Amino acid sequence: MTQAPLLSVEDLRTYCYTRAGVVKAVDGVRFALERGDSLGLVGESGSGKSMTCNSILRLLPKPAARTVGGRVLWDGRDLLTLSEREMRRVRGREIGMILQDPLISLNPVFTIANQVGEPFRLRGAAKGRSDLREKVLDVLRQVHIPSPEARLSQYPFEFSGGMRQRTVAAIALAGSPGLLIADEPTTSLDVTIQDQFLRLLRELQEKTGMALILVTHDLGIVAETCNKVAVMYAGKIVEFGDVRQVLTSPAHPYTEALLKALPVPGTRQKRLYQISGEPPNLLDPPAGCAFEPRCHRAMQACKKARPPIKRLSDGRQAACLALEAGEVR
Ligand SMILES: Nc1ncnc2c1ncn2[C@@H]1O[C@H](COP(=O)(O)OP(=O)(O)OP(=O)(O)O)[C@@H](O)[C@H]1O
Repeated sequence: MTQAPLLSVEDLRTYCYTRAGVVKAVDGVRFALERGDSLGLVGESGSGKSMTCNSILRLLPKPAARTVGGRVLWDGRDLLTLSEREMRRVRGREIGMILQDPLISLNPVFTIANQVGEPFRLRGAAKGRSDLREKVLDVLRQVHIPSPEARLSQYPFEFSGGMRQRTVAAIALAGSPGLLIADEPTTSLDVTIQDQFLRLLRELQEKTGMALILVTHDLGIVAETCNKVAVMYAGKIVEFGDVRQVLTSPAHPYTEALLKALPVPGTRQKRLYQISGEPPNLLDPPAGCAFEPRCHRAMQACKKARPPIKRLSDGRQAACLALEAGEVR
C-alpha cells in the first residue's frame, strides 16, 4: 500500500472579489509534498504564490478573497473543512509559518521569552518554568541567536532584522511543525543575512525532517534550498518537478524564460534578458494558455484553451500544448 503524501493540494481555487470583477488568483493548483521535501514556489509578482500559501493556512484577506474549491489534505484531514478553532491548532503547531516582514509576526509588547515560549505552553510541552526556559533557550540556540540568556527579556525592537526573522523561525520551530511555509522570508533582510537565514532553514529542515514551502522570486535561492519546484503563472502551476531537472532543462517556455532572465554569477551583464510583454490581466484572462501572448513557441491551438498540466515521460509535470505536440524537448 502506498502512503498518502504529507500534504496534498488538489484543484485549489481561490478568487478575489474586487470592485472591478473577480480575480482568479489561484486557479486549480495541485501538488503533493512528502516529509522532508522542500518546495520552491516561484513566478512573477501577482502569479498567486502568496494566495496559494494563504489558502493552505486559511489566512486569506477577508472579505476580498475566498477559497471556492479544492481540497488541502493534511494528516488525513481536509484543512478547508476544519472549524476556525481546529485550524488555529493546525497553524503554529502542525504547520509553521514565516512571513516576509518579521515585525508582522512578532508582538511588540511581549518579550522574546514570552513569544518563543507560547507554542510550548500551548501544547503543554514544558514541565514548569525552568523547563520552559530551557526549551526556549534551546530553540533560540538552534536558530543561532547569540547569547540567548541575555536576549530572553528583550523586546523585538531591540533585535536586528535578521535576528527578528530568526526569532520568528524559533517560534515556528517551537511548535514542532511537520511543514513550514515561508513566504519570501528573506526579502526584508540584507543579502549576507539572507544567505545565513536560508542556510539556517536548510539546517533546521535536515535536523527535524519537516517539509518546507518557500515562496521566492529568486530561482538561485530555489536551486540552493529546495529539492522540488513549482512554477506559477497566472494562478496556475505550469511546471512542477525535481529542482535539478526543471532548472537545468526547463520544459515549459515560461520556466525557460525565467531562467534566461537570471543574472549569471560572476558576470556583469549590463542588460538582463527580460520576458517580453506583460502578465495577463487576471480580471479578463485570455481564453487560451495565459502565457501564449508572450511565448515564442505559441501555436494557433494555444489561443483556444488553457492546457492542462500533464506528467511527462521524465516524471515532471508541465502544462504546454507545444510539449504535447513534440515542439519542446
Ligand atoms: N487583498 C486582495 N484583494 C484583491 N486582489 C488581491 C488581493 N491580494 C491579492 N490579490 C490578487 O491576487 C493575485 C495573486 O496575488 P499573490 O499575492 O498571491 O501573488 P504573488 O505571486 O504572491 O505576488 P508577489 O510575488 O508580488 O507577492 C494578484 O493578481 C493580486 O492582484
